Amino acid sequence: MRRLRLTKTRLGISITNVDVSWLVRSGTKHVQGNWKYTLIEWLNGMIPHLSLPLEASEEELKACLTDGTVLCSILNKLIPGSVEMGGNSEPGPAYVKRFLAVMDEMKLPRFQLTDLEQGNMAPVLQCLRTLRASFKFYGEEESMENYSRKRWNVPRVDLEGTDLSLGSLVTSGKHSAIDREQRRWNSLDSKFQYLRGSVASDKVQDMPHPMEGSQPDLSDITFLEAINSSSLDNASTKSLFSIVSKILDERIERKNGDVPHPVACILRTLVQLIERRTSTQAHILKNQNSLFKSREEKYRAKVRALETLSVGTTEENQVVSNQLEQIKIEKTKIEEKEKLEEQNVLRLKKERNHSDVKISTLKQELEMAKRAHEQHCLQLQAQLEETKVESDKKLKELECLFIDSKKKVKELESFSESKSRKWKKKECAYQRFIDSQYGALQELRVAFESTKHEVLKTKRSYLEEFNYLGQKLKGLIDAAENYHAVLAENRRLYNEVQDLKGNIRVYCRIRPFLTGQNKKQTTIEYVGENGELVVVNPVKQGKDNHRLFKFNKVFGPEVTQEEVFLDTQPLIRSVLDGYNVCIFAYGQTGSGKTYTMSGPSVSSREDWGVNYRALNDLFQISQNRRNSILYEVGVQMVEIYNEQVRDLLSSDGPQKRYPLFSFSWFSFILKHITLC
Ligand SMILES: Nc1ncnc2c1ncn2[C@@H]1O[C@H](COP(=O)(O)OP(=O)(O)OP(=O)(O)O)[C@@H](O)[C@H]1O
Repeated sequence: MRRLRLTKTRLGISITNVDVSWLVRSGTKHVQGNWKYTLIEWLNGMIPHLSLPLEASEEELKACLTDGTVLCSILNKLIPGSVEMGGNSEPGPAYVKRFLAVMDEMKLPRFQLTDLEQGNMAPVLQCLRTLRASFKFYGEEESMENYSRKRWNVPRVDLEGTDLSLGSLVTSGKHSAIDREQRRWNSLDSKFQYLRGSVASDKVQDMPHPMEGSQPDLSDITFLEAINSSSLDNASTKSLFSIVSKILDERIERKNGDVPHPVACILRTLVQLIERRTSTQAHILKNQNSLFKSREEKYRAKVRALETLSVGTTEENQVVSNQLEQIKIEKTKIEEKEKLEEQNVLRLKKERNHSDVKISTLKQELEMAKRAHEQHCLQLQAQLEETKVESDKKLKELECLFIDSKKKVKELESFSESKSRKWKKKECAYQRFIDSQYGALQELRVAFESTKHEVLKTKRSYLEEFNYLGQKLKGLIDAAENYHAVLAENRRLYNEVQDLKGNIRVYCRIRPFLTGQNKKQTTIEYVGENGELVVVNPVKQGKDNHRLFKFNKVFGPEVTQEEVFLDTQPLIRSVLDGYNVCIFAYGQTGSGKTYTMSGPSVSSREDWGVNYRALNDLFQISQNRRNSILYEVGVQMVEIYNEQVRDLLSSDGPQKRYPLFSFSWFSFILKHITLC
């Protein structure tokens, strides 16, 4: 593996083989502490539009380097034309592979493609630091192109007598072939510089340097220390010569011809080293000389070809100038367009501000809507929870109902099975019953037929009887018409009989002795069949001892209530034919008036007096005649006592009284009774 060393000595800067990691470890504190910062700064310097932040992370570096564009651009910056970019090829792993190929070509440490793809940035950054260190020799701030251009104008030491400057070609820069050729030359020159610095380290050390030779870099004091170290390997050949000459001068000044053994050993070592270097350098120079000569021939041939190509550039320059004018015109147009675009940009900025305001308001509205939506969601969630709880309850209830219904279904199934068995039994019984009924029905049909014949026969007989009865009814209707006439005649005759009997009838009822009364003290001496009554008054003498009374009829003490009523019944019935009838009882206190008219007890039908029996008889007759005559019955019961008439049915009771003389018929009765 090729390693580079950049050693800064008092003699100047030279390139030797050294481990780069050593360079990092032994560098200045600034480089050691900020190597990443320095590397990013270098990358930004190499590619201005990169603008990587100094604190960029490895991820950002990976993102920056992963498509290989930056890597190839850096290489092209350091060694123009070393990597092809653009054309049909697109950025990506192909670019990285090209970069790695150039690194391999320059024999610089490289990384693997997978390191960059997997983000293992340590080897990638190490490679870039090596690349940077390799070209740091020419100055960090200068691009390789600029450096190359300067170098072309200065005759190089290692290409003595060969002026490879293409400054005139580079400055013209109007021909694409010339540009390509220049880039190729620059690339070759960069590669040459690289080879010069890396391959021929010993050779370069021996090359004359502007600052070399002024002062020996090793003193007498450090000399012996350097003998035992490897410092001599790094010392220049001229320094070694200086040391040798100094040792010899000292020996001469001391006039001591003897050379100590150690000094002799040193001298021998120094001389052997110098001889080895010289022979090696001579061999390398010889090879390089032949290589450079061959390359010089190639370059000269190319220069000649380019010179022939540059002859025809005058006419082409004219064309190019015309094109340049057109380009200027187009440039002015483009500038005008840029102004318009700037105006458009301002307008768009205003619109953007306006839209920003709108967006902010919309954001606020969106936030409010979001809050409302969240509240609504919370409410819905709460409702959902409630509904869920209710549904769980209902589900449990339904489960209970389902279990109950299952039980009921089982019970119903068993019940239905038992019922079906019963129904089957009943069906069999009914079937038997139906069969028996069918037999009975057949018998009934036969009986029906016979009955039908009998009914028809009876119907015919009924018709005959009906006709017969119709004839009879017609006769009865005729008789009924005669009946009303007969009835009217009967009434007339009946009332005439009553009149003949007398409109005013006076009956006498003898009260039996009450319990405790002496029956021997009776005053009744004789009761005749035609109403005669003889009363004895023992107090009076003579003619007044016996007194005869004449009544329509005299009822004895043994006469029942019904017998008394039967004599009054015809008079009472004549009321229904429109006659006025009055029945009243007259007598002293305790003679039996109430007993006769009302009876001792209403509960016993036999004890009913004239009043109850008369009313009962009238209602029965009116009921019998309800189809032909409608009767209205009114009842009035009065009591005359001490010449005062009292209404016995009035709710006011004894308080309601009627004036006695308003009843003319009553005064007549009283007179008549008085006469009797
Ligand atoms: N025919 C009779 N048979 C049996 N007992 C009778 C008969 N007539 C009346 N009495 C009895 O005689 C008593 C007096 O009769 P009742 O009260 O009817 O007399 P009265 O004329 O209404 O008396 P007053 O004028 O004071 O009301 C009663 O105890 C009654 O039962």
